[in-house]
Amino acid sequence: MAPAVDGKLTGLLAATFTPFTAPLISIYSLDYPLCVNKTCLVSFPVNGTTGESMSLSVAERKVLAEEWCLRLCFRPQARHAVEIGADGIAVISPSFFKPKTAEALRQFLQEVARAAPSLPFYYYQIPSFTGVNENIEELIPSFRGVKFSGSDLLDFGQCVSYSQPHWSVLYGVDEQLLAALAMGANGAVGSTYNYMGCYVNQLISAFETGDLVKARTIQFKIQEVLGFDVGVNKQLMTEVSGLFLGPPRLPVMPCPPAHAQLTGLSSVS
Ligand SMILES: CC(=O)N[C@H](C=O)[C@@H](O)[C@H](O)[C@H](O)CO
Ligand SMILES: CC(=O)C(=O)O
Repeated sequence: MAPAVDGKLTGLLAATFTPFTAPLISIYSLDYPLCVNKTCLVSFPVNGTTGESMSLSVAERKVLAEEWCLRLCFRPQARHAVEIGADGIAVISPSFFKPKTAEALRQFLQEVARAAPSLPFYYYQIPSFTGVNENIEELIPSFRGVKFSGSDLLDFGQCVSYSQPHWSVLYGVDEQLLAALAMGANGAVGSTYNYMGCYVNQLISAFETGDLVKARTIQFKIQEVLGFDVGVNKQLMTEVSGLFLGPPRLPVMPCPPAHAQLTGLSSVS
């Protein structure tokens, strides 16, 4: 995948964890971007699934976004994102009051986009969490792409097929990235890229040079160690990075030191 051109998102994006000193956010642990940056990644979605944003208050989400923007020294809740100089917003469907029609979802997304019309807008489709399966939204002037975290590759293929040249179609099931690359993904957003980014970049390079045997070998090894929830993932990141990220918030359960997964992980790194 080529580097970003005209702000288009490509390559790997590591969705950030949120460090907690229960019950508070530990902003001091946010030096982790500097560490993660060594894994050659340049974009860091904040306040996503991996970051347990649904377990944070609005005030906490704002502090987190501000701190990340400050610490990463890049111009990294919509109106607030404009104020703090974020690079874009990614919006998920409401999941309690689920939109019952595509039109209801469209109107919801349009309303959020209107609060930050100058920022690139991404639709974050994650049906396993939201239960909402509607497809990408093209009736928003600031629309710039989709982060697709479903496992349905037919649906994903349709997203790629109907996307415009200036949109980024990013894939979010790390276990089957290779298949999404074959479908035409421009890049990927995932939790595991925090600690496996360099390794997954090798998968992407192998795919791009046509070495599918190597690409599959890497993907299959990754499949052996993945398939876990945010708590396990956070523990893995803690162990691999040596950073203090604290426990997750309930109802995500804390995970005891994940030595089994780490053994598997060392075989892919
Ligand atoms: C549900 C969830 O958190 N999905 C992430 C991206 O959206 C993925 O990066 C997964 O964490 C990853 O594929 C491991 O299962
Ligand atoms: C993986 C991702 O995009 C998230 O944590 O929200």
